[in-house]
Amino acid sequence: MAIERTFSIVKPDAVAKNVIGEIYSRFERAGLRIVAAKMIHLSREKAEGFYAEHKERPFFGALVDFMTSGPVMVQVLEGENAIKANREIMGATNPAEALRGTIRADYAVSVDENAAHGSDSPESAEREINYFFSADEICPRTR
Ligand SMILES: Nc1ncnc2c1ncn2[C@@H]1O[C@H](COP(=O)(O)OP(=O)(O)OP(=O)(O)O)[C@@H](O)[C@H]1O
Repeated sequence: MAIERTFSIVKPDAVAKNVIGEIYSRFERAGLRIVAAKMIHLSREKAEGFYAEHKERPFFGALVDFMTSGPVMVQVLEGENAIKANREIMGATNPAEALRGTIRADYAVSVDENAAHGSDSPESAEREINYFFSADEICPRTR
C-alpha cells in the first residue's frame, strides 16, 4: 500500500476538553504523520460547504451550529493506508458504538458531538484537504 493522505478535524468538543495533544499522540502512535495543521474557527458558510452532502438531513442545522460553536484543529495526516487507519482510531460515528480505546469512545459524548472527523475515501480526502489547505501549507513528503 502506497503512502496516502487523509484529512482530519479535532472538533469543538474535543478542543474545549483540552485533548488536542492526546488525539495527536494517537495519530502518531498509529504511524500517521501530521504534515499540515492549523486552528480555525469555522464560519457558517465554511461549515455548510464542508458538510454539503448532508444538507437535506434533519441534523444539518445542529451539525453546523456545533461545528461553528468554537475553534477546531484541522490537519492532514500521512501514512500507509492513512484513510482507513484514521477511521479505525476514531471509532464509529456514534460513540456508543465505538470500540474501546478509540478517540470517539474515549472523548465523545454523542453522535452530534463526536470529537473527530476523518475522510472516508480518497476522493473525499482530496476534496477536504483542498477545502482547507493550499499546497504550500502542506509539508513535502519526507519519506
Ligand atoms: N443521526 C445523527 N444525528 C446527529 N448528528 C449526526 C447524525 N449522523 C451524523 N451526524 C453528524 O454528522 C457528521 C457526519 O456524518 P457522517 O455520516 O459523514 O459520519 P462520519 O463520516 O463518521 O463522520 P465525519 O464525517 O464527521 O467523520 C457526524 O460526524 C456527526 O457529527
